[in-house]
Amino acid sequence: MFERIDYYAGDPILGLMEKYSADNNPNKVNLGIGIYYDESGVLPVLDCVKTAEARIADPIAPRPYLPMAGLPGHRKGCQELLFGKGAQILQDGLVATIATIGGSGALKVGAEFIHEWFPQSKCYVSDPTWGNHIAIFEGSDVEVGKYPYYDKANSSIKFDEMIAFFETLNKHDVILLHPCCHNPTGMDLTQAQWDTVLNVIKAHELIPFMDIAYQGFGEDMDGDAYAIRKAVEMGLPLFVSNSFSKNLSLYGERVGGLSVVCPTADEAERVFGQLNAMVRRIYSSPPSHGGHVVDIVMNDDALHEQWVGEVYAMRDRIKAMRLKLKSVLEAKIPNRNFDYITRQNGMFSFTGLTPEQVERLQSKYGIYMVSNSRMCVAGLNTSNIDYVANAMADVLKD
Ligand SMILES: Cc1[nH+]cc(COP(=O)(O)O)c(/C=N/[C@@H](CC(=O)O)C(=O)O)c1O
Repeated sequence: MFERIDYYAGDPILGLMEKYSADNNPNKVNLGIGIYYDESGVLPVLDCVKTAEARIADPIAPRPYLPMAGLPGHRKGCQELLFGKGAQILQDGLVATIATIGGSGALKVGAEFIHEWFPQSKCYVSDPTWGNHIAIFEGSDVEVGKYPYYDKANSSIKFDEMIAFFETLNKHDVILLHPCCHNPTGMDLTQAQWDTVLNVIKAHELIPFMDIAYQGFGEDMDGDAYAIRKAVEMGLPLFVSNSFSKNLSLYGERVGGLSVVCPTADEAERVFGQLNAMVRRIYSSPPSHGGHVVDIVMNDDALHEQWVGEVYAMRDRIKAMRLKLKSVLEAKIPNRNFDYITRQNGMFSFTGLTPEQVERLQSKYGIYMVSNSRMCVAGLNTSNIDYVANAMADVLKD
């Protein structure tokens, strides 16, 4: 009966985790999945989360279903993080926000919404992008195309080509954008470039869908939301999916949000209702535990301030690793330019290694990067960075 079902080839990112775990190499280094590891190579529990967990645990309360849209405090936390505390659009009730099962859940509900209410719209993703962007939208029967983004030869952004491409799109076509910390390239637009992109989106009545999964890891909480807030300032309709997996280090708790900025409060009410209906028919309601942690951390001023400091400490450690890796590689291969490593933002660096070189890093050194040459810089620390740099220098000589 199920013999015609295709075998699953596995996920290029999550599948690496399994291979890494099974590798007995004592020197193995995980630079694959986008997870922040601290200087000791450990996935941290943030102090602000420990405090929030203590409040939840004492006393342990019953665990009823959450509302389909999640806890109001979780939703409020998403809105204030993305749009700024006291933002006029929040006071005017123009934003429909639901808590979701991570950023992935936000993208899924958003894709379903586009499929149902904008059936003619295609979704365009950057070339390259996070692979699951394509899978999620295609899985919701939204046709996906790619827009020019990364120039591998020059480790730069194909900005003019990207703009020219946007100008060929149809009204209400969706453009999936990374407001900061582009995955997998780490190459971000400048504020002036964002202004140009948003003006083209406005002129052609396109729908911007901004997926922000690393807020705080680029510049800072507000700077990383520049594109989001500029779109709001320009009066654009806007979808925003956000994830707390990385900046709250709550990967397995599956906490995120989907926000839709609407022209009127009535439209926001309509959208909010349909998002609820969509949640009900996909997964009914979001996770309780993570939702309570988000609610507490985002709405307690002292904890929120502590959280921001903890995120910036993670950000700064990653930046330090970028500087160190660049200097070590420059010393080993003086005739090669490694400026890209410190020009890139957030967790990832697109190293430009060939698939064969990536494979040799893995087989010979037990160093795991995604096959497209993406390196999660957060997997580096002072104990393994020389080993990684030596190994990269070795395979780059091939
Ligand atoms: C851009 C982006 N958006 C959404 C997500 C999903 O986040 P979540 O809240 O966990 O559902 C991830 C996860 N990226 C890392 C992990 C993964 O592939 O699932 C990664 O790129 O390694 C992203 O990199």
